[in-house]
Amino acid sequence: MIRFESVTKQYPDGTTAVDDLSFEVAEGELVTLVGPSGCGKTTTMMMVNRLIDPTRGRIVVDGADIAGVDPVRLRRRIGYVIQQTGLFPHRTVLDNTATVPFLTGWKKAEARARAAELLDLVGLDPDVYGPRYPDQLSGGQRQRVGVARALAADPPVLLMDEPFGAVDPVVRERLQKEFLRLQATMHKTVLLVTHDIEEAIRLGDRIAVYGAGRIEQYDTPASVLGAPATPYVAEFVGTDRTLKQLSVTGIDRGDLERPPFARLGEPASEAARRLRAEGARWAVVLDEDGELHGWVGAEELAGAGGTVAGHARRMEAWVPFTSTLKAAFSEMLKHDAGWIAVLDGHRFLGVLTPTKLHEALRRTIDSDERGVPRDRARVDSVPTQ
Ligand SMILES: Nc1ncnc2c1ncn2[C@@H]1O[C@H](COP(=O)(O)OP(=O)(O)OP(=O)(O)O)[C@@H](O)[C@H]1O
Repeated sequence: MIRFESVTKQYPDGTTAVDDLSFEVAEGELVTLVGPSGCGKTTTMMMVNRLIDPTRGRIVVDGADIAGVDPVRLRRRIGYVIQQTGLFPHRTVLDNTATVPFLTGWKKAEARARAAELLDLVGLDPDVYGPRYPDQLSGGQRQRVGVARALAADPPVLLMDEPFGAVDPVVRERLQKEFLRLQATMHKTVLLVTHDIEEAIRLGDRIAVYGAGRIEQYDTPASVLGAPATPYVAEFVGTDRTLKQLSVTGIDRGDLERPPFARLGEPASEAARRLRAEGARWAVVLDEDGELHGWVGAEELAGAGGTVAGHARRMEAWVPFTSTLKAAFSEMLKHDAGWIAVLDGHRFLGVLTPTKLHEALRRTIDSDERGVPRDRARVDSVPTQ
């Protein structure tokens, strides 16, 4: 969707901001550009909508070399969100959001109706916030209006320059989450500039790590964290990258344990006998379709009548199989649980224990230190006590 081919930008004073840059962003992909101040991220981004033209090389958007595309027409297909949001102070929030539809000749009422829809989409009630002026909003709300405005013409491409930079960390995280939720339905092709490696990891399908004027590594978050291409990248992503890695490492089926289980409709006495024979203190309770219902303690079943259903407790601590290890770990902490269930849809796959989480974490450290691919690294079981 966006392709840089050996692009160099030299400013008139001789500064080379970007040096022989080549990379490609696929349609629907969210790519984060991350690096220290002055390394050329903003210059890269502004060349995509021709606010800046390259000195050498070419940039292809949607199959066309943009050097031959009229900048105004190009920008209609490319939404642009900047840190200071660039809202017009004397226009209401609703009219700010409707700016592009106004400019492209929509009828006023239609443009405003579209703007109201978009405000709603980014979590601002149009009846409450639409009539306000930008200085009557909080920083986070202004940032949301900036995103809504960039989406107004439904552009296939979005450029975002530190879009969540001007707000405190708590609001920032909320905006990031909201944006990811939106992106999961919109599938825009997004280039997002940040100097925060955490943000780059959290948001990016792929990350371009910049050194001065060049990309040092262009890869998925898991690869950038797990196998930094150069010492510079390793230092930039930080020494605590093993912990960050938890947030990009998925659950491995091999890490799941299958604890003893009982069926909801099974007589309690039968289940008690089976658990005793297996020496189990508790069991996962599944319904007739293999879906997770909850759990039951062996002691509660001992000498009890009726079916397992009468004694089972609901299980709150569970995560979908598609979760990251970090999500699994935080669910475990939240419920103060010794293990959590892992589900595929409603189907019960197994449980993840702290020991197995620890093993998964050790594996990532192991593969980092020895340069062994993570899926082939093995560690012995680690006792919990
Ligand atoms: N108009 C200009 N004239 C001369 N040099 C410029 C101009 N704009 C940017 N530069 C220089 O080009 C280099 C790259 O700047 P750019 O704004 O692309 O970096 P950045 O990575 O986005 O930085 P930041 O994170 O601080 O925004 C810097 O050395 C900067 O000083």
